Order: sequence, then structure tokens, then C-alpha cells
Amino acid sequence: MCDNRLNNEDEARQFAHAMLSIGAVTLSPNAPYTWSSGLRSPIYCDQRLTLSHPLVRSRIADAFAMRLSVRYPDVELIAGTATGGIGHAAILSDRVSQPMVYVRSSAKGHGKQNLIEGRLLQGTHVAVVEDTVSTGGSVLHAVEAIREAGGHVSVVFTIFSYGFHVSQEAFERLGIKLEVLTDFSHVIEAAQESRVIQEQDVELLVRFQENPNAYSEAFR
Ligand SMILES: O=P(O)(O)OC[C@H]1O[C@H](OP(=O)(O)OP(=O)(O)O)[C@H](O)[C@@H]1O
Ligand SMILES: O=C(O)c1cc(=O)[nH]c(=O)[nH]1
Repeated sequence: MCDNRLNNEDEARQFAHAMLSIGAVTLSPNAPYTWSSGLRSPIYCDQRLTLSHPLVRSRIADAFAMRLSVRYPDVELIAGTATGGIGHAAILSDRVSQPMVYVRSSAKGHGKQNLIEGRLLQGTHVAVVEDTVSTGGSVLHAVEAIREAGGHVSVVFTIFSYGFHVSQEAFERLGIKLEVLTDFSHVIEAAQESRVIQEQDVELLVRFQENPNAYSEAFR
């Protein structure tokens, strides 16, 4: 679908530069980060920082809201993933005057033992909001929880995605459209333009993105 209000290429560049300007992108090639999936990575993109920047978080909500209204008019409920997606889901649901729930990474061990917090009615059309997609495991776990509870999910919104083959295949398999504001390649381009990374870092990062498992295994 082509819509003039959705110039995703410019938007992707702008969000990549915004991520760099707030210090959300950090590199540590010699002492890799361990991700939630267990993968070891030379890069970490911390979207939690966007919540500390009102202008950036507001632009994120604007971009999500525009895509939601143009492409997914049937959505009736916004679901955030714990913890990174909750803040952005709250801002978006307020923007579009829709109700919100959030999905825990695992069911609570006390109280009502809920996995999903808030009111989710059977048959509701839900958009899921995540902050970062790496393998996609976390957000797809949330999608499955919502589907099991009787909700319909066909779209996930994320601020950032690494664009790994494994995640793309998983989204396709589950029939989920992934709406991404910016991604790995735009962040790398922005970092080169701003001269915050060296050529040797770029080569390493591209090798990592092409085969994250092989890179990760080398550090075990
Ligand atoms: O696509 P995946 O491989 O699942 O990785 C991405 C997930 O990892 C991060 O969350 P984390 O588990 O660090 O928890 P947090 O949101 O509570 O900080 C991030 O916020 C995503 O939810
Ligand atoms: O996969 C992850 O855990 C992860 C990667 C990343 O770059 N940023 C983040 O918040 N989580």
C-alpha cells in the first residue's frame, strides 16, 4: 500500500538519528551484551531511553498512530509487551482513544496470576506494541497469549527491529505484519553519517546481522 502520509524511508532515517542522538545505540564488540534470547551481541539498542525524551516518544506515538489509522482501522485495543512496550502502548492508546492491556513475560505468581493485565474481550482486534524486535520471541509470545485469550492479532508495532531472517520467518509463519519505525540498516547508516562508528565496526555489525548465531557462538 502506498500512502503519501507514510513516507517510511524518511521516517526510518529520522528515528535512527534520534536513537543515536539520545545515546540509545551502544557498541561493545570485545565484551558482548547478552540479549534476552541468550544471544551474545556487539550492539545494544536501548529503546527504554526514548521514554525519557518527550519529543522522541511523542514522535514515536505519532508514527504508530498514523500507521494504525491508515492501515489497521479495525484495531480496537492496544496491547503493550512487558516491560519495553508498556510505556509506548500507553501513549499510543491515549493518542487514539482506545483501551489498553499489557502482556507479562510470564504469568504472575501471586494475586490473580494473570498473564494479560487489563480487559481483553473475546473477538477483539488487537495491535501489539513492542520496543525492540531481535529474534521476535518476546513479542510473539505476547501475540500467542492474546490469541489464546480470544483476541485477534494481525499486526505488531515496534520502534526498532534487527531484521533477522529468523524473526521475519516467524512473523510470516504466524501471519503477523511487523510495522517497524527504524531498523538495523538505517541505524548503521546514521551512525556512519554521524561518524560515530568506524569502518571495521560496520563490517563486524553486518557480519553479526547476517548470522547472529555464529557470532554469538564464538563467545561461548
Ligand atoms: O525479540 P527478542 O529476542 O525477544 O528480544 C527483544 C526483547 O528483549 C528486550 O526485552 P527484555 O527481555 O530485555 O526485557 P524488558 O523489556 O523487561 O527490559 C526488548 O525490550 C524486547 O522485548
Ligand atoms: O534482544 C534483546 O534482549 C535486546 C536487544 C537490544 O538491542 N535491545 C534490547 O533492549 N534488547
